[in-house]
Amino acid sequence: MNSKKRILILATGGTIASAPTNDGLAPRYGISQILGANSLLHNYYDLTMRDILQLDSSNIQIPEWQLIARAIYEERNNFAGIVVTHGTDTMAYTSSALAYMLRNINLPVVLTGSQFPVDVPLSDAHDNLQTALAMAASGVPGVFLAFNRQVILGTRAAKVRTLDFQAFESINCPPLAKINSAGLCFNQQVLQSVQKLRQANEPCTLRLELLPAAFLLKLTPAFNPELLDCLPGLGYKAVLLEAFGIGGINFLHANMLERIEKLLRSHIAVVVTSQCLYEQSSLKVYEVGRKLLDLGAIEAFDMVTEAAVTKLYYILGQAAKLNLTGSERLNFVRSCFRRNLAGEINLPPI
Ligand SMILES: NC(=O)C[C@H](N)C(=O)O
Repeated sequence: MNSKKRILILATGGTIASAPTNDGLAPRYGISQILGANSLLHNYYDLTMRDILQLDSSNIQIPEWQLIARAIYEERNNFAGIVVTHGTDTMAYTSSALAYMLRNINLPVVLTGSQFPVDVPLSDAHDNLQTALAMAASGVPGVFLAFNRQVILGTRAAKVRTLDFQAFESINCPPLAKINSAGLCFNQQVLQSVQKLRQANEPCTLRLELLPAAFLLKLTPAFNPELLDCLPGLGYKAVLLEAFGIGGINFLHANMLERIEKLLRSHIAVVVTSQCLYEQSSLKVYEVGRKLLDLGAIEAFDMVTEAAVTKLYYILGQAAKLNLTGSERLNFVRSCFRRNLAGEINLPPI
């Protein structure tokens, strides 16, 4: 009997698959060439490999998320786990989007890639593939990102370094697992939170509808708030505002609050997060934040920006599917955004 776990690897490109070209590094290798350099892995896992895209991840957007999500959904009952190789630059957006699109997924889905192409002697590709495969064989369902011997929840990852092999960090949540000489070691608290989110008796649902109608604005001193007036005309239905510190926004000089009030009157959702990578926003603390809360802004608390933007795309997609418009859509965004869908948010007690 074959005791090796059946794992599917879906390749999408990225540096891990890249080779030098006259125009710079570009994805050229398929998964068999990537893994060829690391064929010992076949001794431990029963691997099925498939090339579904060959893109630098800067070119990965909603149609590609939908293609990856569908491929995972269709194979979810045929394998013990699925690894997706992907470029690092937008991997945290993809891992968050997949976590929302594949709610209640019944197997581990693990994204990985590398900072250095696979055929370079010092590449981190082999190491990352090993971690991803170990997680894919772990039996823990969910969407994860494996990098530099760590496994991070898909909705907690951010790319924080351009060159270092520690390219990703788990933001406001410890990594789910780390590799050491005892093997894949889970953080029990994070593991329990992942298990609690999953409704074991509910089937996995594939939700492909995403609407990229959320605008991300990083506030700077002396920002001209007139720009906000253009957003409804351009089709935006939500603004994610990266405010100062714990959640401050200026009401002196050019008054941001007036413009935000106007947006809310047009039923554009305004979600406020912090420009700081670590710890949570709390609009209640300062006068410059509380005014926003009074207007009806939604707080993102400890969410990482990648997970917040994709959550808005996801919620707006579901609202469009339900034909919600105006205040109904705004109320829908408000109530969905406050829910912890895939480990992305830690809500403070009310
Ligand atoms: N390290 C990488 O994979 C970067 C590459 N530009 C990508 O995201 O596809």
